[in-house]
Amino acid sequence: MEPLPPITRIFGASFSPAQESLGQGTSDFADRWNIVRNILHEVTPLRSRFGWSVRSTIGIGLLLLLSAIVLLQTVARSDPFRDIPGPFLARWTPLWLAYQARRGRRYLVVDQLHKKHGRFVRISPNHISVADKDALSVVYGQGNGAFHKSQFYDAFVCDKPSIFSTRDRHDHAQKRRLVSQAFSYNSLQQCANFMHTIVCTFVKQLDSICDEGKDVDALLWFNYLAFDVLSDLAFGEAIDMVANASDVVTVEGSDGSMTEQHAISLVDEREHLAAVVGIHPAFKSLSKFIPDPFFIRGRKSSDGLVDLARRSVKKRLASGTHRDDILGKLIFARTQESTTLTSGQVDELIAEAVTLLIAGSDTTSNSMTAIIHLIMTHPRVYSKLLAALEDRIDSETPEYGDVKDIPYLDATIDEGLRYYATTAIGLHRAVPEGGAICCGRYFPESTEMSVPAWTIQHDPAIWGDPEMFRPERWLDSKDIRPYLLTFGKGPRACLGRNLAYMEMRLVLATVLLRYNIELKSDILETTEGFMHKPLSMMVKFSRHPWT
Ligand code: HEM
Repeated sequence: MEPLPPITRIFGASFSPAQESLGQGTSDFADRWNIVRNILHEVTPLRSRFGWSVRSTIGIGLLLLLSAIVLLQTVARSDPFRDIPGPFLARWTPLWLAYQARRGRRYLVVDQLHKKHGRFVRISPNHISVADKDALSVVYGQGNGAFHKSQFYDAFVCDKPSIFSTRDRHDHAQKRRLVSQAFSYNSLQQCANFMHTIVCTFVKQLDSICDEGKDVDALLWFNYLAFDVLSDLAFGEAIDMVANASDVVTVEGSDGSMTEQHAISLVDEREHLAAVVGIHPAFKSLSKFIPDPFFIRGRKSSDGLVDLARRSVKKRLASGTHRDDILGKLIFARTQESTTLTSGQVDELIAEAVTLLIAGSDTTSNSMTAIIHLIMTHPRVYSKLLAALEDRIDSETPEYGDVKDIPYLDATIDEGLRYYATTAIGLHRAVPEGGAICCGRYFPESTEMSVPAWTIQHDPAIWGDPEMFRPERWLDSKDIRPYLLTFGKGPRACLGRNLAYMEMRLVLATVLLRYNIELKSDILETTEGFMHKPLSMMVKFSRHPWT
């Protein structure tokens, strides 16, 4: 074998004429192979001798460590929130908060952090949680300098932003003007009649369950009911879950294919996914590469919900009928300028329909389930409420007019919403241009901030005895109402609040008057997606002897 040329020559050759000759297409394979061989030949003995490489490795390692320390110190010194306490990881990465959200325990962990550290807690590098009632008017206030929804809400966007997910103030004001007509007094009166019809079907179904003497998951039945009410209001057709005793719905894919899906899990999984990936803008795209079933299911559910809404929207458009519900109002507003809708406008309608399904269905059923659980585990409240209902209602299936003005019923609902906290996490907002002062401290523009709803609703400084389930507090004082955060606050507060109260009053009064409810467990297991939700509530319903 020919002696190998010294390595310097090989390098020399590769950067000078020899490189040119290689670059010019000297395709001689043997030449190239020689070069590689020479490199290997020279480098291997150097590596094995270690002399220089150990010293350099240690040197480079120390240099890198030193640079990292200096970099971290510089970053830390310029960090505007360096003095705000919080978990170590949360200071450096949004993954900590995403992990807590993924576990469904974010509201509890944040509450414990506030108990330990006080008013301000850093829960992500750019997110400060403020547990102080005085922060509410700043973070969720109106007018000039109002905070806007943060990028967290981009995770809730389905193709097009909806009234709930849009972050643009102007776009939101326009959408809100339009959608709020569907929640006007007149619209809700129409809805009350329809709600009564669904509740009558609901009662028929529960009567049969009583006759069979079976235990049932009451959460599931409240879910069916809330979906039926909502789908009628939003789409103009009930999905008929109560009548079918099932949440299976037929959905249409973007390719026109029809599949059957469980609507309740679509909402649950989609909402939980958004609450996790919303924590950082990169998470939504990155989650596509994570083979965790949570993300895979969440994405599928998201598509499933869009498909469900698409089917209803297309059906309505094809029918050409006008009905005075939310969808009707949204279609009417768009057909003012042209009779045919563009595909972009149809996508907008679908996005609104998905939002309404998510915002209005399981929020109400989760709340009703938790309130019933609280009532049944507090015999004093139960007896007092039953007496108040019997005093005012003499029908087996009351109408809305019978239940709309029973102070102890309303007080029990409010106390249930406070104690259980359907909205338990702090709703994300972003500090506007120019920064803002909150509770005596300056926060620069774009800082994400939130006021943790659970913590405020369990703050002894506001409620005195927050761990007591005591509806009377709502009759004794009006000053506490601003601290009930269940429906949000300010310009982005819940649009369906009156509808939700209507449904809760009617359903709770009907169920409590008609049935004896035997809870199968005194403990209500819950989890958290975007909202706080019970996992199930097994009960035995039996007819009251006097009905
Ligand atoms: C007990 C039941 C309900 C609870 C606890 C609840 C809670 C909330 C909360 C906390 C927000 C504000 C979210 C945020 O700022 O991020 C909200 C917004 C909204 N809710 Fe509800 N909601 C309930 C029922 C309903 C119902 C029945 C509807 C009717 C379809 C509805 C429609 C909406 C809409 C459209 C928004 C967006 C408002 C906007 O951004 O302008 N909600 N809800």
